[in-house]
This record gives sequence, C-alpha cells and structure tokens, in this order.
Amino acid sequence: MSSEQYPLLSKIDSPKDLKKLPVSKLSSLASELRDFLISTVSKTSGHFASGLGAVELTIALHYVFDTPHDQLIWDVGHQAYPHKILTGRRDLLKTIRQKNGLHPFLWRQESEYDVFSTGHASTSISEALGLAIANRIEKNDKKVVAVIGDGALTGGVAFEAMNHAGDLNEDVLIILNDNEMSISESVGSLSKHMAMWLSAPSYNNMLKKGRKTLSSLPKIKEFAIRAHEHLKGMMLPGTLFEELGFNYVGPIDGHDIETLVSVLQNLKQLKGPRILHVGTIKGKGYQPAEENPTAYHGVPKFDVPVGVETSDKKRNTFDENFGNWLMYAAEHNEKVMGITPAMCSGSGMVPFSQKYKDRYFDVAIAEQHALLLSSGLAAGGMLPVVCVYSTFLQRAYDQIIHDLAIQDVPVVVAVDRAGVVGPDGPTHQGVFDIAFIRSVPNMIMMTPSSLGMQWKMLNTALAYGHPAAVRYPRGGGIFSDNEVTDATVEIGKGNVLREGKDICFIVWGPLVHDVYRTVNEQHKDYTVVDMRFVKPMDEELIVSMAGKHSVIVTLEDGVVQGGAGEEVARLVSRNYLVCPVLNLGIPDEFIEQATASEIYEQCGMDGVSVVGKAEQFLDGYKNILNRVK
Ligand SMILES: Cc1ncc(C[n+]2csc(CCOP(=O)(O)OP(=O)(O)O)c2C)c(N)n1
Ligand SMILES: CC(=O)[C@@H](O)[C@H](O)COP(=O)(O)O
Ligand SMILES: [Mg+2]
Repeated sequence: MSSEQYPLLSKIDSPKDLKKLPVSKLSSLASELRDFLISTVSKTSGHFASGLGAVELTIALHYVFDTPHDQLIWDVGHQAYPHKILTGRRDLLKTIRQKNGLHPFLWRQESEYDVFSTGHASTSISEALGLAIANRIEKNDKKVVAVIGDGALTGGVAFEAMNHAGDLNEDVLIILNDNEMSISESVGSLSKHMAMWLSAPSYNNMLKKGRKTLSSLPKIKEFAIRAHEHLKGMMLPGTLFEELGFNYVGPIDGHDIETLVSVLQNLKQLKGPRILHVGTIKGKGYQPAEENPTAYHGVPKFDVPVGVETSDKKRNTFDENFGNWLMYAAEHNEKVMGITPAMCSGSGMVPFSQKYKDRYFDVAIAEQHALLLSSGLAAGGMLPVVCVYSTFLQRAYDQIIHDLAIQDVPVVVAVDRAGVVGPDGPTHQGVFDIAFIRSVPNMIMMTPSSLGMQWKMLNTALAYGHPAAVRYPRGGGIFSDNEVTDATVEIGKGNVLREGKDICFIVWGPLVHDVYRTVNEQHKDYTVVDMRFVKPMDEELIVSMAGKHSVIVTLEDGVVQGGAGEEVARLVSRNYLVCPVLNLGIPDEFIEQATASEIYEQCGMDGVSVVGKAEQFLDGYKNILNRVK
C-alpha cells in the first residue's frame, strides 16, 4: 500500500496503531479507508455498500474498545470489510471471496478479531449475551459489543435475544446500525417507526445536543446517575427498547466520528444491557451506491468512474426465470401470492413486487415467518409461492415439517441458490436442502436441469395441491425447451437422456449437462439420466437401470450424507439387486469460498472427474468380481 496515497491507513497494521492517532485525525483516516475500499472491491467484486456505511463506526469501535480482548461481534459480517482492513488484513483484502483468499464474512480461524464465523443474519445479540454471561462467570473484564443492522434486527431471534438480555441485566452493548435498508428497503412496522425517529425534525438538534451533553460530561459516574433520566427524556424514541430492559441512547449520526468516539467512551463505562442507535447511509462516500444501495449491496467488478451495470437486461438466470414464471402464474390465477424473506431482488421478484403489490409480501429477514405466513395463506385458500435461498431455508426447517407438511397445505417452496454458490463460502453453500427435505413426509421435491424444466416444475408444484419444493442453483441456466407454457411434468418420473451400457449416471439438476457432454465428447457409451425428482423417486427407472448396468453413479449438487444418491442405493438394495452404487456430491466438510467451477473440480463433481471416478469404480468392481471367480 502506498504511503503517499494512504498516509494514515498504510501505518495501521492493527487497532493498536489506530489508537496512536489523535481523534482529530480519525475522519481523514475514514476517507482513506473509504477510498481503499472502493478501489479494492471494484477490482475484486464483493459486498460493498454496507461496509462503506460502517467506516466511521468501525474505526470508532476499534478506537474505543480494546479488541480483541474486548469482543466485537458483527451481525451477518457483510459490512466487515473495514474491520478486516483495520485488523491486519488490509493487504489481503484483494483476495477476498477467492479460493484460498480472505473469507467473505467473518471467520474465527482467519483472525483473533473475528469472534464468530458469520454469514446468516440476526445472530449477534444472542451470541453477545452468551459471551457476557461467560465473561461474568469467568470474572474477566472483557466488554462485549454486538453490531446489528436495522435489516438484521427484523429477524425474530434478535428479539428473542433482547427479551432475554433485558431480563438478565447482563453487560452487553448493542449498536443498532440503522441505514433504513436491508438488501432492499427495510420493511415492517419497527423499521417505519425507526425511520420516523431518524427523520424527526428534532433529530439534528438532538444530535447536537446529544453530542454536547455526552462529550461534556467529565465524570462517568455522574453521567451514569444523572444522564440516565436526562437522556431518557431527550431520547424518547427508544421507549420500545427501554421496555425490553435496555438503556437506549440515540439516534446519533454514525458518520460523525468524534461524536461516535465520545458516546462510545461513555457507554463503555456503563453496565447492563445498552443499545446505541446510530443513523448511517448505506453506500456512504460513493455516490452511485448512495443513490442505489440495493444494486451496490454486493457488486461484480466495476469501473469506479462508471459504476455497476444496473439495467434490467435479460441474463437467463434461474432466479430471473422464477420471477418471470411468478408473473405468469399470477396473471393466470389471482390466488397466487409471492413471499420473500428480504431477498426480493436476488430472487428475481422485483417485477412481481411492482405489478402485484397486494399479492406480494416481503416479510423482512424472517424465514420462519415466511413459511408460517404461507401456511396460513394456503389454509385460507390462497396459492402461496415462497422463495427462500437454500442456506436460509435451514432456519425454517421446523416450519417445513410442522407447518407445511403436517398441515399438508399447498405451498410452493422455490429453493433458490441451491447447491454450490461459490464466493459466499461455507455459510452460504446451499448444499443441505436435499438431505433435510427428502425425509419429510407429504413433500415432493424437484430439481430442474434447465430453465424450461424449472418453469414446468413450478407449474407442477402449483397444481400439486400439497407442499412442493423446486430447487435450483445460483446463476445461469440453459433453455432446453419452450419457456412460457402451461405444461407440467409427470410426478416422480426421471428422464433418460442417453441410453448406453456398463455405467448408468443418475444426476439431479443442471450438473447433468456436464456429465452428458463429457460422455459424448469422450465417445463413451454410458447411460445418462436426468432424475428430475428427489421425491418421489422413480423407483421403477432405478430398478430397470440397476438390472441393465454394472454400476450406478449418482451425482447431486448437495451433500452426499443423507442426499438423494443414498436413496438410490437403498432402492437398489431393497429390490434385491446387485448393482454397486457410487454416490458423488459434496463431501462431509464445509466448502470454502471459490468460484463454483473451482469447487466442482475440487469436489470431483465436474463432468471429467465424474466420468473418471465412475470408470475407476467400475474397474474396482470388475476386479472384485474377477477375484471372486
Ligand atoms: C438468515 C438470513 N437471511 C437473509 C440473509 C441475506 N442478507 C444478507 S445482508 C441482508 C440485509 C441486512 O440488512 P442490515 O442488517 O440492515 O445491514 P445493511 O446491509 O443495511 O448494512 C440480508 C437480507 C442473511 N444473510 N441471513
Ligand atoms: C450477505 C448475504 O447473505 C447476501 O448479501 C448474499 O451474499 C446474497 O447472495 P446473492 O449474491 O447470491 O444474491
Ligand atoms: Mg440496514
């Protein structure tokens, strides 16, 4: 890093160096940090606008608290690039989200400053409370601070934690970083309420008054005793949090670094559950991101003077195809409703949200509620379609069982980002959904291999009359047939793409194309089946294939343990057939960040590896047969 371009930042190798600076230099450091962030992320791609908005907050927190002795927890971790920069990872930022590079979010094994490995929202308050209890029992003097955004605060578990923390009266400081944005605009009554606090005409006066009051108080004890009543009167907005047992301070301007430092220094001395409400601007310091924070939440590589491509041009992705299908379904059936837990744009639902305002529900970061709401809508005669990323659906497993399957209600669960997602790393790989859904009675589960098939399977799910899941991956797909159609698929039937001998490949989802292509390119005469259904599984086809081939090789974009391939082996065996089955997919480990194709190669799931492994398996079997003879 050049010390000419970054005179202050280039000298910060850890928060200790930061503490050497006078407060008056911190805002210059903030602008250097912002420049560095913009210049680096524009070259790497990654999470962008949230980090920009949290620059001053991050500096102030590391300036005031004694990290890593004091424990700083970032909710989600997508805003933590400035934290990484200040905690010794500045020069590695250019490797973020890449194979063997920095983790996309926080990662315990990456740094002693990362208290938890993160990626999913709304976890920080519970974790902070746990640490605070442990610290009290251990009789150490560590402070615990959790930083949670207004979006992450909408997750129910954050309230479960506050309810508990307020009651226990433990020592936790919560920083509510309120930029009035989730990925899309923050939704819900709490967020409307908080927006009113931030936009109240008295807000600016309050900031000035607050700054004066908080920074001019010399003695903390005096502050603790007297300011409490004074602040309560002054900071009326926090009544809700006060009712939950928190000492609420705010809202204050999260870009005024001197105020932040002085308020945090005071709050550091107080005890019990405290919440500091900080107003920030998502994308702060890069105009296009401030204007369109949704588009800049996560960015591809871009030219800094130009910005990212934000046009609606067609990309042939599974999420966009889902969005188009939802529009089509809604147009043909007025009972169709679209539900998203805060992932409107990523799920391709923007056009639907604009055209069908009354039938669209962004429920905030509330996956459990999204499924429960869908269950209620379905029981009331509607046709809810709820789209959830595979990794976040893990949050709502009980609702799948208890509230969809046991009720046997017609809810379509569109499972997006299913399979390897690539650079978002271990917390975000959507590799468990097959394993956790296939064991649930009353559910069916489909895995389209193309965009045309995704459309038909969604039609099938909608017409099914019971809970049905359609899982599809992140990114692009091919059109194998007509896109806009009423056609459905026969439930529980696989499709033989090519019929050969010796090895039968049974594949779920788009990975089938790579296997099919490789078999053809290598001029091999093997069978390739696009299995289409995880559940019900085409037992007849499996039995017939087991009878005709020496071995079966299954491949799925999900974990092998408990996956669909294991069901094939079970079906072969329960039909008294002798046909060894090799299950390929994600091994029993968490998959680090890399591009999707790097991950497939690493896990031996690309076409060439799959065919190679299958042939080895066949050879192994033949050897054993020869030995037995
Ligand atoms: C359980 C879960 N659901 C959804 C997401 C996707 N997600 C990541 S960040 C985010 C928005 C968070 O908003 P906020 O906490 O206010 O942070 P900001 O980006 O505004 O700084 C969402 C919905 C997630 N990470 N975890
Ligand atoms: C941090 C987080 O959970 C989201 O920002 C997620 O990274 C979005 O993923 P997509 O880019 O696949 O929509
Ligand atoms: Mg926010």
